[in-house]
Amino acid sequence: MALRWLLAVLTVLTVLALYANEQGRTRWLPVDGRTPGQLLKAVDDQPDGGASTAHMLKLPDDGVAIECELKAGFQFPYCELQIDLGRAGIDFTQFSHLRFALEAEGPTTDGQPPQVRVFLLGRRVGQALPVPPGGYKPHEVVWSATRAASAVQLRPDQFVVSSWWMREHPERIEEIGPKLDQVHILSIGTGGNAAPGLHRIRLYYAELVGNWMPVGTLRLGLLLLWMVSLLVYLALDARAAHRRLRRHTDDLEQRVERDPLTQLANRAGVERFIEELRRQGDNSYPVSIVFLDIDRFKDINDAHGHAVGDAVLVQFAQALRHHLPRGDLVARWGGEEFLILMRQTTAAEATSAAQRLRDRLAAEAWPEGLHITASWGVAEATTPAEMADCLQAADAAMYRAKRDGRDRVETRF
Ligand SMILES: Nc1nc2c(ncn2[C@@H]2O[C@H](COP(=O)(O)OP(=O)(O)OP(=O)(O)O)[C@@H](O)[C@H]2O)c(=O)[nH]1
Repeated sequence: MALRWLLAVLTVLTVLALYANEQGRTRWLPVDGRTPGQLLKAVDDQPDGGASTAHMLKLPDDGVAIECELKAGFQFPYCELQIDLGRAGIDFTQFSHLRFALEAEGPTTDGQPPQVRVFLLGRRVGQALPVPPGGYKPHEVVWSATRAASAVQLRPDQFVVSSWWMREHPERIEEIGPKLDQVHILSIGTGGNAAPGLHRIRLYYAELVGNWMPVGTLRLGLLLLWMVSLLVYLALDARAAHRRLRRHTDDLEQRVERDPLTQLANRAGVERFIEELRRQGDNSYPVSIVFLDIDRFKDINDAHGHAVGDAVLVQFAQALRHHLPRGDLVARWGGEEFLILMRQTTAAEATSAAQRLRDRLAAEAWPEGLHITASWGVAEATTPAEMADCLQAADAAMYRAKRDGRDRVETRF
């Protein structure tokens, strides 16, 4: 039952978490160069040997722009708006999209709308910091700017490693393919069909957006939640089963050691008690044993029936238990025979206790107005080794009491 509840709760939690992460709050990070730690600059092709010039403008509505005079003479003239994302770089794989709005205009070689090229420059595998200029691994997306007049969304997996860079860098096997977990520079610039002349690129905003929690992290968290919950459940369940078993065993042990009619200990209970005394050592000694046997019990059965006999046995047992301290063991030895084990009690003390009990039993109101008496035998053991002998001596003393007229206490001193 508890397992069903746990599975139901975990399932609901999992579905809610996945749904909330997909549909609920999003995480976003501006990458427009105006956030502290980021830097904006206009870059042209002069360091590569070109002659183009680019400079940056602030737009009245908070955006930025570059104005660029592309000059022929260099094989691939270009200019771009470069955003330095800071020394630590940004893990683009933790976001679902790079979102921005821009406009591009300028002459083209093919008469088509101008292309825009977005670069993500990332750190290579094992590359030391700081990365020298030109040492980054470039990833790019190129598209026609007509589609860029409004907001554009690019997924990290849409970026490919620039083919010219691949040619220049025969890759180690682990470097093949995109690596966007530490991007240091985002740049937006002219594309392949740019013709010499004046080009403008306006950037209104740029930001990274993602789920509130990266999907991989969320899945790992949920997996851990399931595993930990099930392990805790299994541990608790095993402990509960162990406790049930122990209770059951205790219960069985008690039944085995108890007389069903009087609920007193039986012989097995006496043996266990003696064993415990032995374990406790000398502290319990001297121990006295009192053996007692109800007088002429057969006559009660014969005269009043077995049920009355049983009622007498039960009342007799209760009276013994009631009048003796809890630390003493009161047991039914068999039939109408009873036994009392008294710790730290001498034979003299046990004899006095037996006499007091005898008086109290005589004063009891018995079924059918019966007058119940018993014969008592007392003996003392001073060490655990004497217990067996003590038991026999108490039994013998009880028989002496029978023989000498019943309703009396005999002691072996
Ligand atoms: N009602 C009832 N009788 C029992 C039970 N166990 C033993 N008895 C009876 O107890 C009687 C014991 O009788 P005896 O051993 O002859 O001893 P007694 O009649 O008590 O005579 P003395 O011991 O010599 O005084 C027998 O009749 C048994 O049947 C029991 O659980 N219930």
